[in-house]
Amino acid sequence: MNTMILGLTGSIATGKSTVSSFFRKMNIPVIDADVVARQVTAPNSVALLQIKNHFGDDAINDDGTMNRNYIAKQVFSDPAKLATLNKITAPLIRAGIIEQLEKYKTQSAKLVVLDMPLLYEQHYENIVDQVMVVYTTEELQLQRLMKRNSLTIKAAKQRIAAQITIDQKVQLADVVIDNSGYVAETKKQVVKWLEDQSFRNEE
Ligand SMILES: CC(C)(COP(=O)(O)OP(=O)(O)OC[C@H]1O[C@@H](n2cnc3c(N)ncnc32)[C@H](O)[C@@H]1O)[C@@H](O)C(=O)NCCC(=O)NCCS
Ligand SMILES: Nc1ncnc2c1ncn2[C@@H]1O[C@H](COP(=O)(O)OP(=O)(O)OP(=O)(O)O)[C@@H](O)[C@H]1O
Repeated sequence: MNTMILGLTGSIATGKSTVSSFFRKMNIPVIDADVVARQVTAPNSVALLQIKNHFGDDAINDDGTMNRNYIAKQVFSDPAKLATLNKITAPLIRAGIIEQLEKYKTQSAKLVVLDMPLLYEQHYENIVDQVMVVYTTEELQLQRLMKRNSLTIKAAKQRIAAQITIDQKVQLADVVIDNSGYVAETKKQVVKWLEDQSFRNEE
């Protein structure tokens, strides 16, 4: 049987992790691109060495891990620096994701979810069968991002600006999940989608 790959995206802090947790609880495998990105930039990795070469010694903490706050401040305030970081990380993230997808295909998994914030920005449309966009109003997105990451309004707006807007992603989506209300309402929409695909809720 062919494996269906569902691309799960949104813009930062619109609720991808909230939705991917529903899939996990239903025993549906989820590949988390943020986790792959962390593996790619692990201590002593080739990518982290390249990041250090471009961003300087401050890019690495004393324990050898990437200084995420430092890099975040650099790249989200300067599109040229963000492009440099993406040039280093994006091909490695892609290879890691494709490797995991192939594994699930070999196992004939019915459905695999790819939780990928940059699905449209990095052109994964052709890798997935359908794209689900998790939507909130831009106002809620800003509030939730500031609260979750303890960011100032300026820093939060900069991070949001580093991605295609949520309204544009909604236009491109195959299915839109509205996460502006209660989490339970969001879950109902995901369960409905699963039922429409004739995948069973095994919770
Ligand atoms: C910039 C970094 C150091 C910030 O680390 P931090 O711990 O503060 O954030 P975290 O990794 O948890 O990401 C939070 C969110 O930021 C957004 N984001 C991360 N990287 C990017 C990027 N290159 N472009 C646009 N948005 C991004 C995503 O929505 C992501 O879910 C880190 O995100 C990173 O190494 N990014 C490059 C790898 C990448 O592209 N990751 C995105 C998933 S493929
Ligand atoms: N329906 C909701 N009501 C209230 N808060 C919510 C709701 N959905 C998500 N949140 C909160 O909003 C924040 C962002 O949600 P989440 O982490 O799921 O977003 P994300 O799209 O995965 O973010 P990122 O792009 O950074 O990976 C979290 O703190 C989460 O707990």
